[in-house]
Amino acid sequence: MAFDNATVTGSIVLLLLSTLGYWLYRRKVARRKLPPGPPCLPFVGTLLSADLNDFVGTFATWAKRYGSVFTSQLGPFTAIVLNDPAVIKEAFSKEVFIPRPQFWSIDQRRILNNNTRGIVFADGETWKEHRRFILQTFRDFGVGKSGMEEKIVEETRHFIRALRASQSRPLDNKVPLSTTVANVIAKILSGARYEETDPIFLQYLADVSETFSVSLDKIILDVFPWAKYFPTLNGTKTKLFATQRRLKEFMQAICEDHRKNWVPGKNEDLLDTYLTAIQSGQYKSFSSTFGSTLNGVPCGRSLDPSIFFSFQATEIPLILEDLFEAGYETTTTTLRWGFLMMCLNPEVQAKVQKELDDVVGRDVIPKPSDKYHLPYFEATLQEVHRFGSIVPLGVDHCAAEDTTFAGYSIPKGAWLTANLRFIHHNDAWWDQPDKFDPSRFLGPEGERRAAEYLIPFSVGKRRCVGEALAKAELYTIFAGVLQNFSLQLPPGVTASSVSLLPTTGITADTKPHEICYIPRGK
Ligand code: HEM
Repeated sequence: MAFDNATVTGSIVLLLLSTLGYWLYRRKVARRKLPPGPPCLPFVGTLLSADLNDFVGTFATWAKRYGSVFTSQLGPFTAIVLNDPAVIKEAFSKEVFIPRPQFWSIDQRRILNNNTRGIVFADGETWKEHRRFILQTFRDFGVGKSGMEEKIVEETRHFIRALRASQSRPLDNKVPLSTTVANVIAKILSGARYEETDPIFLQYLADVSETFSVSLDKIILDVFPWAKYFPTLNGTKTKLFATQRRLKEFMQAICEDHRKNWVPGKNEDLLDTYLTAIQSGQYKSFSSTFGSTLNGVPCGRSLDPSIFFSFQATEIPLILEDLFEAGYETTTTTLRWGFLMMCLNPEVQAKVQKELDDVVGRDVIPKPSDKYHLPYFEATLQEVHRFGSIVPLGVDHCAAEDTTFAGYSIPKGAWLTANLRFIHHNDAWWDQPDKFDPSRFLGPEGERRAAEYLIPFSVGKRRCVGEALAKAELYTIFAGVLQNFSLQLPPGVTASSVSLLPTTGITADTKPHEICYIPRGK
């Protein structure tokens, strides 16, 4: 039987149309059960209605329109955005929402790093065991206790010296503050300390900042990975790979150096504790990576390999990289907001300084474990967290399987985004949210009040691993600077000319600015 061309073409068109119709119908039925959201177009989803340079602003607008949970379709990815602290607490306490989404740039990083995923983007047993190990090690080291705090005081003194050297002239604190915070985390992770002028260290810090930045090209590559074949994206890809490679080399060099020079029994930093765990022989997979001896000491292979199987030495460099990145950029950015807000709110600055003077004096830099009674100072730090909201959309989680939540169907693989900045700046939970006012965290007698809706470190099973360390750093560095200096905008710069719009990225920094650090008289 012969068919003419018109019949064949007509049949193909009909087949394609009915397939498309069926796909659209299935999609509509599926979307009916999803949380509401802006109109969703085939292929691009809701991307065309979003400001791709400002997802934080777009998600805030949509949260106002669609309520506590909405859906945003980012090309093939379904993002469920959570806009209420109670909803986030409920979602992030669920086992089914523990995993992280995997997308193109994260995949490239995994491939570059011997198929490992670090800690921030790890899942399953690997994530659980490393997270437990890191938290335990931080606790053993006394993070948030006095031993660790001494290291922070030492770095704060370096920072104060750098500020004094500016001789009250306008200074952008980005580099000296970054090196201060990075040196605290470096000490804890590997015992190292870097000079503020070390070019390799400065390049490393610049690379970390680069990984936290978001650009249209990066969004396109993550949402439509096939776009990597577009020559126009070659520049972005090359830069991304070069940055990732330098970060890897930096961490691998530290790990290798540590391994070579490690002496059994030394447990002074996180790498030491990992090496001790490997050398103990409890973990078969450790010894297979390092060979049967580690620095001349035989590694046992006798114990059950199914226990802690994921502690492969090859995981460690990327875990270090994650801790370094998550730990340094966030804390630096929070402090930058804090110092800028002191310039813009001199009455708050004066009150903090008076409290510090009255309770601590100026000769000792306070540490959290000193347990001074500093309610206004502590409320100011909380207000800095709220105002800065420096991880504006948290770190995405994703659904391990099809499930239901808040009365909606959530498909396997859907991302869950915590709209933290929206919550911290919403009048449903805060009186005059755009005003910087530490007293909102104080009761009528000036006593500290529970901050139920303040969740800068997120909540639940993946809550920030470095919260105790970050809080200790913020406390000591902020106090040390305000004890020693009055912070002012440079001459000629008015408060009204300072932009309070955050930068766009995974972390939300202040716009570039300078501050005069004027030594306080005795
Ligand atoms: C002011 C400082 C900081 C802020 C605001 C902050 C905030 C956050 C947030 C919002 C998350 C996402 C939690 C989630 O997935 O629900 C997170 C995760 C994480 N943070 Fe922090 N962080 C800070 C400092 C630190 C420090 C100092 C470290 C390292 C020592 C650190 C290490 C991590 C790690 C490893 C994760 C991933 C945890 C996991 O996936 O299980 N952070 N942080």
